[in-house]
Amino acid sequence: MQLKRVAQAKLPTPWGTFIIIGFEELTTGKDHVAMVFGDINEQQPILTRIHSECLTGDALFSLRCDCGFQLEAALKQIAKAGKGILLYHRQEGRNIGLLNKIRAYALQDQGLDTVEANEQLGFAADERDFTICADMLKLLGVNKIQLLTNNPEKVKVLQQAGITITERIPLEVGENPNNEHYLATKAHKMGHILHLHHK
Ligand SMILES: Nc1nc2c(ncn2[C@@H]2O[C@H](COP(=O)(O)OP(=O)(O)OP(=O)(O)O)[C@@H](O)[C@H]2O)c(=O)[nH]1
Ligand SMILES: [Zn+2]
Repeated sequence: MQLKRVAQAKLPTPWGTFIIIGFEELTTGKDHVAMVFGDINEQQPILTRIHSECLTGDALFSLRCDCGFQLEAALKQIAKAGKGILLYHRQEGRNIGLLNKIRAYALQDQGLDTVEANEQLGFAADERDFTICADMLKLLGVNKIQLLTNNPEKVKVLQQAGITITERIPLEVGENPNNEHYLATKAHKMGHILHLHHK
């Protein structure tokens, strides 16, 4: 176990009142949160979204990616289902950090794709560690989920970490002319399952 559970409180949103639960990584002190809706301690699989931190998309309205749209759609879908979990996984920029993501964006402005930009900066295409997400689920007492994602890697790593995934549910929202190349690269180079309209 890489985390401890630290604090929780009510968190009203436009779509209903969630409970926000804060976790801390034992070795680094890095914090993560879960947004929990309804009764998750039932036997049925729980609708779950793993959302990777994206300051630009989540808070600053960036159209370079689909993150802000996915965040809102996932919270709405969970509230509508009456129960579910959104894990806000604080590994910004596929875990290269905000400043390196801005460096990667600058390289993409010069013509590199999102994978090539990471590599040029000395990183793997995706540096995230989803075992932290499995640990959050375990601390919430949840081991059977339906996962909202287009990324088969998330399904694989969570299953390896002991979480049962009964279903992968696509979350395809926010495609626009600014992110069409980014989404196409995710589909072609990173194995994401996407049905793109622009290309
Ligand atoms: N390094 C880097 N990170 C990016 C870039 N664009 C978005 N991100 C980060 O990518 C993460 C989101 O990952 P995505 O690949 O969009 O989606 P995913 O989480 O793997 O898959 P889904 O579950 O289908 O959304 C967030 O942490 C973003 O900050 C980029 O060009 N470079
Ligand atoms: Zn983003």
